[in-house]
Amino acid sequence: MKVFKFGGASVKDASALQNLAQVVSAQGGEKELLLVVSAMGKTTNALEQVYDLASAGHDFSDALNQNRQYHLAIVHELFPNREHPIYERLEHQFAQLQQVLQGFKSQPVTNYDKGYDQVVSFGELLSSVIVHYFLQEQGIANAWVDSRKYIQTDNTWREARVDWAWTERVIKRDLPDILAQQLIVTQGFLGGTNNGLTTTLGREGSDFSAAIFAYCLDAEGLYIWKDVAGLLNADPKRFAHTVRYHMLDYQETVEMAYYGASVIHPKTIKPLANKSIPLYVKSFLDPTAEGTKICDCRFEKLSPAYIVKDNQCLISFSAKDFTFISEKNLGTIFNALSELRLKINLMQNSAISFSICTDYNEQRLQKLLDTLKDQFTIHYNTGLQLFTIKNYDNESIQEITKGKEVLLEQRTRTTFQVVCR
Ligand SMILES: Nc1ncnc2c1ncn2[C@@H]1O[C@H](COP(=O)(O)OP(=O)(O)O)[C@@H](O)[C@H]1O
Ligand SMILES: N[C@@H](CC(=O)OP(=O)(O)O)C(=O)O
Repeated sequence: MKVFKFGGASVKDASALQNLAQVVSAQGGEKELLLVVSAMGKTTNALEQVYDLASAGHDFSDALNQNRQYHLAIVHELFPNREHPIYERLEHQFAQLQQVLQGFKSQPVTNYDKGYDQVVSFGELLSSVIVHYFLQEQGIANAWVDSRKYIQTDNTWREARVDWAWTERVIKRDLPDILAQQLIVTQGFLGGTNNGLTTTLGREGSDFSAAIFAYCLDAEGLYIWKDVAGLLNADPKRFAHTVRYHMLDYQETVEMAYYGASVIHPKTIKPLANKSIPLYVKSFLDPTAEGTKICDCRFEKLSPAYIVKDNQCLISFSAKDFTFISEKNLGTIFNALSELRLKINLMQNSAISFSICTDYNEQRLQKLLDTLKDQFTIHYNTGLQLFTIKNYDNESIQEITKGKEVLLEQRTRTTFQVVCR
């Protein structure tokens, strides 16, 4: 069996969905295929805004209505028959979402991240229902499966951790029988706790969901359909000249994803590599084109890969009494970072100071400062960029650093990283 993952761009409007149906019937057939879909277009961002309003006690009705209109407009184009059950199902989901949001009025949000998961998850629920009915309309029989019942997680809201043993057992128990009859449509990004609450796996986590299903079903391949020709050596939205990798090994890919190549979620690779399941990154705009195959393979020389992370923050800590940065100090800093779920993108140690580069998050940074200000003198800069060049050469370094102020630089034999303003 195969797993296909369609992200936000591949379900962003009615013609994208028509294209999806064509890709499915041309490539996959009607059985032994599981589709993982993300929220439509930028719905997750939009729902984040709705949630921010509702959780702060502000009026969210316009923002919610805009989102409803966006989905309805797509449905109107795809289902001219206004009696179609999709209309009732959609209204039902928006009524449920409204109820969750309304609930924050009587019971104000005490756990922001928990509330976030209960709201933002509606993006994938809506899109998967629309895809399910639309494929049916196109004569492609399929079952809608609630991934929250299959991907069981702990309650680390917004970044839930998967209970692999439970998840694999239940997926193996239920899904192969369905797949033998018809294809499955399910949601990316979502999980569920053992007491029935919705969790999410981290932003852009649908690739990871697809890898979880592929792993648990021992899939012959995971196909991720994107708006690019495959995995390229840089984001084509930022770099004018890019090259496509025909084939890459898991390690190279996981490193690119880890450094911030947003085309693949970093957690996607491990489950696939553990079972040697190939990952194909393919263009939904040109489905018969080759794309990139990621598998057990090895290459001596790859062209430099450029990865850019915006909105970075460089923080430096030094002990107040001028003592050296010791393992004990580092332990204190790491504990605080871990508590606040601030991830280190780059770090550097010197005699009396320790510097880290993280994604900027105003609230979390403020909490970090509050936690550590008594023990350390802390300085920070925001609005920075982190550039990573894998398989660098002198030319590629010059290209990246030209005309920029370099705040911190680091290199290994294969990877060059620089924080710039
Ligand atoms: N190395 C890369 N190769 C290809 N695309 C990349 C790369 N780095 C970043 N991207 C960006 O990733 C985008 C596709 O990923 P994403 O927007 O997350 O898709 P979706 O949400 O539809 O799954 C591309 O449009 C491209 O701008
Ligand atoms: N919709 C979620 C999950 C996701 O993975 O989306 P996409 O496949 O469009 O990156 C998000 O935007 O974070």
